[in-house]
Amino acid sequence: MQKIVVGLSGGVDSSAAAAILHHQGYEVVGLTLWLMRGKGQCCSEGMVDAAHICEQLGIPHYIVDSRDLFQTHIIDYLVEGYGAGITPLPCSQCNRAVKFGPMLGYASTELNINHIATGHYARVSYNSQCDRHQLKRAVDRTKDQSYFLYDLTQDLLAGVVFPLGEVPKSETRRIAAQYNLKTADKPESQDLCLVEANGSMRAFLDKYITGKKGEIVDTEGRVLGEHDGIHHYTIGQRRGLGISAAEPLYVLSIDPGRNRVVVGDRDRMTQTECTIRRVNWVSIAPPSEPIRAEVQIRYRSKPLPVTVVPLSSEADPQIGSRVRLIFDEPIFGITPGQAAVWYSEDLLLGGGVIERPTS
Ligand SMILES: Nc1ncnc2c1ncn2[C@@H]1O[C@H](COP(=O)(O)OP(=O)(O)OP(=O)(O)O)[C@@H](O)[C@H]1O
Repeated sequence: MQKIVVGLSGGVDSSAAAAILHHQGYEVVGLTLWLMRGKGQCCSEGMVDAAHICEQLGIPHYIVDSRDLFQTHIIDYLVEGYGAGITPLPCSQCNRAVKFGPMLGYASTELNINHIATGHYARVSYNSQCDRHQLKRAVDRTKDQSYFLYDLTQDLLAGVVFPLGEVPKSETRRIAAQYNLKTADKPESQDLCLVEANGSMRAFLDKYITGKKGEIVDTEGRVLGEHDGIHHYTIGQRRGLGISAAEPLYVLSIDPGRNRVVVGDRDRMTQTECTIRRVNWVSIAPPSEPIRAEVQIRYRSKPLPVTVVPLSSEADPQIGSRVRLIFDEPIFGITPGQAAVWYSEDLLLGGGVIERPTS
């Protein structure tokens, strides 16, 4: 019987994934990562629910203390990024550095098991023609989470199974109910885990960053108002600027050196190109020539036509491989630190981190 470790968060998706594999005849082992320090209410609730599911299925359950990894790769990363005036996306980083890598490592070294599964909505398969493990969008497009998985390497994808890739969400709930799982009616998480745990991103960041008051200026440098810490602002933000103006104003850039937030009208928020660092090519080998694709600059944004132009790589792993994205139409709200992920139809070709414009 094939053995597999299932990452259990205590939510309905991973519970259903474990139940599906268990009933398909896999020898399933549940694994829950303990991620957050502090009161940890959501983690402890999740751990108890995960333990409950394993008891129901009659499978072993391990809890691994991953709080140090989460602190280094997610909390420190976010605090550093917001402090430097960018808006990092923690989820793709968490998947690679905190979840998939360490879970596969634990499964193979501690349990002698070479495959893990999660409740992500995405599809993975090996294509022998190009000798690559390819990622595809989930069949249920409304739930597709492939965007958050763009940073998984070929080595990681080789050991991963997504049992919900072909399953519509409504069916997941039905399966969970059919197997009488405790989590069948558990509400969906609505936001980033850190936001859920702290009430808001602002409340989370305020625990780590002491805000320093500074100026809000227009593009000519005229002072329009005052801010209480640059980490409270995101490029493209419109609300909460506390400035009255004839036209709606947006955050155009954040200047950590001068502790300033620069605002302007919507027209200045559109760009025809941007550069991407730390590129990970997933379903195709890194191309040497420009390719056509469709790009998403946010999780829920519409895929838009783009030309992806390979640039030279840097030895610094924080920069790594780079590309330039040239959009067919100007795009609104490109946010440095967030992920850009490009696809060809359902196939996730690659992705990376949006750089701050140099000019
Ligand atoms: N703390 C954790 N320990 C182990 N695996 C986890 C943990 N958190 C998330 N995962 C895995 O990653 C998948 C996606 O996590 P995400 O936080 O996006 O939750 P989700 O899509 O709401 O899924 P779920 O309903 O299972 O919580 C989960 O289905 C689970 O397999």
